[in-house]
Amino acid sequence: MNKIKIAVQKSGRLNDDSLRLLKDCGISIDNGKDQLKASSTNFPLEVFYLRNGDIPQYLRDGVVDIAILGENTLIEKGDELEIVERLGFSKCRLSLAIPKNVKYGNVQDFEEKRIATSYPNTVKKFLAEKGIKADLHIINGSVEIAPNIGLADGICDLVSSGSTLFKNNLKEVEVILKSEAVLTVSPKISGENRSILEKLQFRIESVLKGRRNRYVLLNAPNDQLEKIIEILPGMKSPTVMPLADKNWSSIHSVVNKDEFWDVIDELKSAGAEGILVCPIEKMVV
Ligand SMILES: Nc1ncnc2c1ncn2[C@@H]1O[C@H](COP(=O)(O)OP(=O)(O)OP(=O)(O)O)[C@@H](O)[C@H]1O
Ligand SMILES: O=P(O)(O)OC[C@H]1O[C@H](OP(=O)(O)OP(=O)(O)O)[C@H](O)[C@@H]1O
Ligand SMILES: [Mg+2]
Repeated sequence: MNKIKIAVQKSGRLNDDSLRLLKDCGISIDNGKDQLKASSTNFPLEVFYLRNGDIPQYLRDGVVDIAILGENTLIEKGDELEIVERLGFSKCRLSLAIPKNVKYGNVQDFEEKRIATSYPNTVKKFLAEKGIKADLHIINGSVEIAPNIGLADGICDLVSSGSTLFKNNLKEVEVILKSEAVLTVSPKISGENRSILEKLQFRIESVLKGRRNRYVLLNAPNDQLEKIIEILPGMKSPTVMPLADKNWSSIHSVVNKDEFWDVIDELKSAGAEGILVCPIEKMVV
């Protein structure tokens, strides 16, 4: 049987969440430790464990059909490759930073300066758009140390909590791009594998929608029902069921997790009681 080939980071920050996503999609992978290639036992898919930096070229060559990759790597090394899903994990930004004690006016301050980075193409493009000429030093890791050892005046690297910058006495001065894990596709994917990809995307979207929402159950006095239904629109409209006490009803609905606490406050002021909140495994709409 034909199988779609997916590239996943071999080890590092994307590995766990990528494999968890496949698992949540109901895809079991027969994973011998240290194997670089593994097959799913219940979905037409083969997993290739690769270094992130190599994946764009494998996609271009059609060695793999799809990949889970940080958007930052794609922009740096495979700008032309198509993104089919944004996956919502490994969120970070690519930023310029300088020593804390150096005054900063604006981006023109980087003119003629030395910048250490592992993202030369992205930085070059950014600087060219601003009309700035700088001297790039390409290093593959521990970029934040460069200003402290006199190798550069500033750096351009990934930031999420900001603690690596802080520990190295640096401050973030410009955000070049925001990134998250994405599902990307090879231009050489066959028609047959496109259909497998569509099936996979359907599963991924159901999982991601589930992750973004919570199932809410609550009790409310009947004279407050209308008000509460307005607060809780639900997927179509909320489910309302009578309780043994004829003056009360139980209401079930779905709430976006980012709006959740605001909604709960509104529900409480509208008279809701016994509010239960449950995770949603999958959501098909
Ligand atoms: N601090 C961070 N917070 C959130 N996401 C991050 C962070 N650092 C990196 N990432 C994301 O995870 C991806 C993988 O980073 P990681 O450091 O594991 O691998 P890498 O060194 O870029 O690649 P390789 O697999 O070639 O060694 C990055 O491309 C980025 O999208
Ligand atoms: O803002 P923070 O939360 O501190 O995260 C930023 C750091 O995380 C990444 O490095 P990583 O830990 O992946 O190490 P690496 O250099 O070995 O890739 C990135 O290159 C930064 O150094
Ligand atoms: Mg890293």
